[in-house]
Amino acid sequence: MSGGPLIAAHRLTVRHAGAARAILQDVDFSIRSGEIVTVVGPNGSGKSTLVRAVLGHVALEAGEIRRQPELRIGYVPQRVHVDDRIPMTVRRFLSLPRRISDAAASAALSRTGADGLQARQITRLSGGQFQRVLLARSLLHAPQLLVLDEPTQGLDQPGIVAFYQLIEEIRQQTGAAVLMVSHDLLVVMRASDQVICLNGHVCCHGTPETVSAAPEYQALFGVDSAQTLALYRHRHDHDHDQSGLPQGDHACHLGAEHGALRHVR
Ligand SMILES: Nc1ncnc2c1ncn2[C@@H]1O[C@H](COP(=O)(O)OP(=O)(O)OP(=O)(O)O)[C@@H](O)[C@H]1O
Repeated sequence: MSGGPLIAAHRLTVRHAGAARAILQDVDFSIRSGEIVTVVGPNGSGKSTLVRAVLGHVALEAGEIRRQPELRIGYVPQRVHVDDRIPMTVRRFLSLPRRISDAAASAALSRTGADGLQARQITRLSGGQFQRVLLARSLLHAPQLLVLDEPTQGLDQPGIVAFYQLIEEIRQQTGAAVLMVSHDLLVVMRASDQVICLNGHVCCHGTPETVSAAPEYQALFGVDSAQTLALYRHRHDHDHDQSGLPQGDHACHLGAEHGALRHVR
C-alpha cells in the first residue's frame, strides 16, 4: 500500500459476543498521510469501537482493515486512570512502558507546550496539562498516525480551542495523520479535512462543509449546528473546497422514545 492510505477499512463489522446487533456495520473509510479525520456521532454510536478496531484491539466479525506495513500509531486514550497513591512524575510517566532518553522526553513535552512539567507529579496536573502530557507521550515514537479518543474531555472552551490548534501544529510539524473522536463539533469540524458521521454505520462523510450540509448529519445534530458551522467557517477560514461527497441512501432520525436513535433506510 505504499503511497496509498495509511489505513483503509472495508465493510468493517463489529459485534460483541452475544449481542443481537452489530455495533459497527459495513463501515468504510481511509486515512491518508497528513490528513485530519474526525469521527462524530451520538453516544453509543460506535466511535470508540472504531478507534479500537483501528488500533487492532477488537475482533472483526466481517470486513477488513489494511494498515501500511510497520505503521507507527500514537494513541491518546479517552481515559487514563492514574492511581494517586503511587507517586509518579511526568518524566517517569513518559518512560512507561518503554524507557526513553531525557532528550526525547524534553523534545516531546516542548512540542506539546508542556515544557517544565517533567518533575511535576502526574496527579497534580490540571486537565489541560495532563492532556498535553498524554499527547507528548503519544508522540515519542514518531507516529505516522495519531489516534485521539475524545481528547478534550474536561477542558474548558479556551482549552479545547488551544488543544485543537496544537493538533494542527503537530500535523504541520511532523506530517502525522490524525484520527480523532470528538463531541466538540464546531471546533473540531473546522480543523478537519474529512469528517465521518457515524451511527453504527457511516451516515455521511466528506469535508466539514459537505457533512454539515448533509440531511443525515442535520437529523442527528440539528440544522442550527450545521448553519452555525457554515457561518463560522465562512468568517474565519476562507476555505471553500467542496470536494467531499456525502454517502449513503438512508437517513438517521432522532426517535421519539427517550431520544433514542433509529435508522431510516
Ligand atoms: N465490550 C463490549 N461488550 C458489549 N457491548 C459493548 C462493548 N463495548 C462497547 N459496547 C457497546 O457498543 C456500543 C458502542 O460503544 P462505543 O463506546 O463504541 O460508543 P461511542 O460512540 O464511543 O460512545 P460515547 O460517545 O458514549 O463514548 C454501546 O452501546 C456500548 O454499550
